[in-house]
Amino acid sequence: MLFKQFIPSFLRPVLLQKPPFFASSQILRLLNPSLPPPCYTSNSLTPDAGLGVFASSSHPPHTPLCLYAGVHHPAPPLTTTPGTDYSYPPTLLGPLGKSVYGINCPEIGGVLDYITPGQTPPKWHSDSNPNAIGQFINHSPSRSSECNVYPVSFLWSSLPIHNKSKISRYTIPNYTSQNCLWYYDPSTDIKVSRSSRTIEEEDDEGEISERECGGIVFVTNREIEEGEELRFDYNLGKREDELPDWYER
Ligand SMILES: C[S@@+](CC[C@H](N)C(=O)[O-])C[C@H]1O[C@@H](n2cnc3c(N)ncnc32)[C@H](O)[C@@H]1O
Repeated sequence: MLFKQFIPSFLRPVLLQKPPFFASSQILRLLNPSLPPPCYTSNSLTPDAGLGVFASSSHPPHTPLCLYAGVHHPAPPLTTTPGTDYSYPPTLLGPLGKSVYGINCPEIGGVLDYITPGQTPPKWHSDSNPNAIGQFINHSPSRSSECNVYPVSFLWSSLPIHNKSKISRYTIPNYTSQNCLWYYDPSTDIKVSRSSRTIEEEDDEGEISERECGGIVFVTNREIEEGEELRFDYNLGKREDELPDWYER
């Protein structure tokens, strides 16, 4: 059995990776407006937790249920000083401090952030795709029976989306960061920006030529019932005194 705390941090993304038990076509279903959304947002059952996400019907284990809307900040190059905290680059700091809507992408590197100052592409808002509501799922520790989904990150370019015009689909709810600070290396005081756009540049035939952009899908870890609130383990890698009051390890 693997115990997270005994695994060096650089090996954790590899050793703790969840096997993808689902087919990529199941992610594409979440782009299809003719299929009923598997979940919806409503007030959380946890008092004062704000919104939560609920299952519209029962679902078997290993079912992708919803996407996480937001901007993908790819991992910085390996030449960056080891230990650079790119999980929370200054781009992710909102006016009230660190964003609570950032999520790590261990399988592909980088982070996905729903609220990034200076980035307001209208298409990644969940109004465009009712299945892009994963950013509203609340926390539960993984040992709890309430923890019923887990996030899996992937590159949109790895999915078989070859001809946009052939797919009647909702909007893909993710972009890569562009024209903004990408990461900050505190040891050298170097700030690096991402300036070029690398995704969803359509050619004349409507093909999506490039989508080196990350996405996250939430997958059931067991059978869940209709109306159950979805929860996953935020697994916040912070010191005890930095954790919010509501957070339970
Ligand atoms: C990613 S957001 C989740 C969506 C959020 N409930 C909303 O309405 O926007 C994370 C925030 O939700 C709240 N939250 C998440 N899990 C919680 C829990 N188990 N208990 C209380 N609040 C929680 C906290 O305010 C946290 O900062």
